Amino acid sequence: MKIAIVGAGGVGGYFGARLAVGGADVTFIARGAHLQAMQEKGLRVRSALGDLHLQPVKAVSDPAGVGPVDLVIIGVKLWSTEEAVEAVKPLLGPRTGVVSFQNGVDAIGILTRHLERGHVMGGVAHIAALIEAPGVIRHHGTLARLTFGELDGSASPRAKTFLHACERAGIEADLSQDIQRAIWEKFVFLVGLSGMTCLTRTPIGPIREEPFTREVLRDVMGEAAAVARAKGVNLPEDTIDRQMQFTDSLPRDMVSSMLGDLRRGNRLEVAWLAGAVVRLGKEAGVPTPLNRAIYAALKLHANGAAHNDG
Ligand SMILES: NC(=O)C1=CN([C@@H]2O[C@H](COP(=O)(O)OP(=O)(O)OC[C@H]3O[C@@H](n4cnc5c(N)ncnc54)[C@H](OP(=O)(O)O)[C@@H]3O)[C@@H](O)[C@H]2O)C=CC1
Ligand SMILES: CC(C)(CO)C(=O)C(=O)O
Repeated sequence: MKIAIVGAGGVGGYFGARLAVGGADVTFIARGAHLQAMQEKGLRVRSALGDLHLQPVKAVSDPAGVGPVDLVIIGVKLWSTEEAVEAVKPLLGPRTGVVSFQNGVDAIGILTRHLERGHVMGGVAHIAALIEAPGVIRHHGTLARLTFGELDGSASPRAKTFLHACERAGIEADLSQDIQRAIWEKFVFLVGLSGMTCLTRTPIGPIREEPFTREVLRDVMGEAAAVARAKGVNLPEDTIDRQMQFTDSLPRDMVSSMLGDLRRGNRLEVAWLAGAVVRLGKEAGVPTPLNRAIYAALKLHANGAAHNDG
């Protein structure tokens, strides 16, 4: 399977490297020092699931020379999505799938505004990974799962081919018949995890153990679920219980990637997490006071340490 990955960071770099080792023909569309390091020294993944060193790597800045592929994976941060879509266009053939594994619930809307709907698929990544140094991806913990699917729920040939590519690469993967629901379920969970870990600057352990912060965590997730239902997403009744159970299964010292970004003074995706709950809640007439407060507390840091006065 011919796969192009736009954005070779934590998500794109980790899963792309595994897919390439598993036999897929993977090209990374990357830039800057990370691209240069991949071209010169290959791509390294450091992971409890097995280190790997992909050398040589197909990595380019300009997608024009790559030609049509079977699948494009979008692995950029959400503020780069529109720019990434431009990089996708030269990679499209008539049946190419384009799947975003970004967080939040906005990616499919952005992709369908810029590309023909038939190209667009949906995806969710469960992993904690980042670029540790140019050319090096660090995977924290052992969670590394992809869920993806067609917007109409069909088991299309391209979706099945990607599932097989994941299986050959040893990647835990699910082909979902209701990818919107899977995207919103992760959103509900992550709005809670990212909001509460960033607000308290604390890993999940103490937040879930202290009854008061646990209750607030649950309510933060509850606002996101209420917005989902108001928008017609078919979330099961027990969504919050299941997301709390999942939260209880995480390592005690687990933080959200957004807290990692906050600590490092990086830009934050908060506009697409708590901010999206507020924005979509307003549209649907659902009150979201907790996410409003979280968004207010983090918005001043959203452009990174270099851009705030604090
Ligand atoms: N990291 C994780 O563990 C998880 C992340 N996610 C989601 O996945 C998405 C990606 O996150 P993550 O992997 O952490 O991001 P990273 O910042 O690690 O990687 C993104 C990479 O894409 C590059 N990039 C941005 N725009 C372009 C472009 N137009 N062309 C080529 N390269 C580009 C960036 O370069 P530059 O630095 O120069 O901008 C960077 O190297 C986010 O939405 C995130 O929420 C989901 C689950 C887990
Ligand atoms: C919680 C986690 C690590 C799960 O994939 C995540 O997506 C994030 O923190 O951004």
